[in-house]
Amino acid sequence: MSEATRVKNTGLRGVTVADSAISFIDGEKGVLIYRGYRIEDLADHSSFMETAFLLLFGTLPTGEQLEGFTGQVKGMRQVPPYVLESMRHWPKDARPMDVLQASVPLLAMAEQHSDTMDRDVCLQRSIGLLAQMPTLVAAWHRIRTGQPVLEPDPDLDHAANFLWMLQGKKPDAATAHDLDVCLILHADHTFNASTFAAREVVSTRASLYAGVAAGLGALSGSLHGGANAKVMEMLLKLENEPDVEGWVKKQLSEGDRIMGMGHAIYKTGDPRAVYLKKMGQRLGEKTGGKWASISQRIEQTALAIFAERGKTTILPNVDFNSAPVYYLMGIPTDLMTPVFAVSRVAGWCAHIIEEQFADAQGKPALYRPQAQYVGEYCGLMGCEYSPVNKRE
Ligand SMILES: CC(=O)SCCNC(=O)CCNC(=O)[C@H](O)C(C)(C)COP(=O)(O)OP(=O)(O)OC[C@H]1O[C@@H](n2cnc3c(N)ncnc32)[C@H](O)[C@@H]1OP(=O)(O)O
Ligand SMILES: O=C([O-])CC(=O)C(=O)O
Repeated sequence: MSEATRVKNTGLRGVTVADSAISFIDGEKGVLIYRGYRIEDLADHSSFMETAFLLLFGTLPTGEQLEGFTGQVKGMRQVPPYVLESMRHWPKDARPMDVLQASVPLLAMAEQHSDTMDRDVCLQRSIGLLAQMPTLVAAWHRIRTGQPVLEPDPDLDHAANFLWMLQGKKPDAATAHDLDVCLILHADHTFNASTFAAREVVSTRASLYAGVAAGLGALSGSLHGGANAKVMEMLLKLENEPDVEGWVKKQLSEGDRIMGMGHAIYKTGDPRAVYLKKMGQRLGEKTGGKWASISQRIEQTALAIFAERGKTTILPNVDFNSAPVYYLMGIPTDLMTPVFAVSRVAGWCAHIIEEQFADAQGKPALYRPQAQYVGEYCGLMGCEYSPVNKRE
């Protein structure tokens, strides 16, 4: 490999690995676009169902298409009974992201030829995953807390039905709408770590389910989607802490990171964080604005320290502001990353299909980067092997 193409320990930052027509980010201007449409316009005027259609099919739906798509999703919300039966035997303290990641291959088992390379079948299965992801998250929460698993309600839209299956009471229209907006904001984000993981896996012609399970694994990490739960843990830890500023200073002076701050691409602000900050402030007004106030103190202290260090690009990201929003909706902390997945599955499936079937720009190749070998080396004949009983 020539020096010109060698990128070492940089997490592939700045390396373009494929063409994609799904989303676009301007990290300097803080702009996020899905299939040509700005995220703010979609959040203000669209719905998660419409946005998912846009991501999967490439255009905004007509009224008839949207009705058909929404009906299809509603009709596919049930998961096979053996999935729920299996969950009942799992340790009740299992991490919900592990449960979710383990459940996706169980859904694959219900499908004949789960690794099909038929585009229409993959689209159909994407709609199924979109429909079933909320059911899996809600069912696990009900099972782990000893409550009956609830049937999906066909009269409820996607976000409202999720809250119903999770909490056992129908949400008010405003809460359901706010969650729907959150789902729009999280639905896609170019080649983030989980999407790249999903695409990398299906580049081997592995199944859509294998790609989504890989996406879930990558999303669970605290430097990626798992950060929202870490943010909420931080806020809860600081709930009764008079010296929030001191805590932030100590954290940073010890070399730790402030969860929910910084971004690999956005260098002047994450547009989703801006949108969610306002939502959190509005939702928190009824309860005295406690989380907004603690978040503000963390942010201001951290920004001042980052400025002293010359790191002015470390700003709040989507997870910093989604965490208190979800908390105020009654979503348990360890379900915040699964809720992210309920949305991001739309983007993962769109990317998986693009990876497997893109033909306009040419189908991407199997991903296969190189490593610089820095281990033991005794020449091409290899080191001399000594049997175990002769080793010191
Ligand atoms: C949905 C999402 O995935 S959004 C991201 C969610 N993740 C988080 O919120 C976790 C906290 N944030 C981070 O760890 C990082 O900002 C990342 C991984 C998200 C992005 O990082 P990048 O911009 O690619 O930069 P990188 O991780 O290389 O950090 C660059 C420098 O900034 C520092 N830095 C970055 N973020 C933070 C932070 N949140 N707190 C303290 N320092 C930070 C790093 O320590 C590093 O310092 P160094 O140069 O002295 O070693
Ligand atoms: O793009 C990234 O690196 C992480 C992110 O914000 C996302 O996946 O939403």
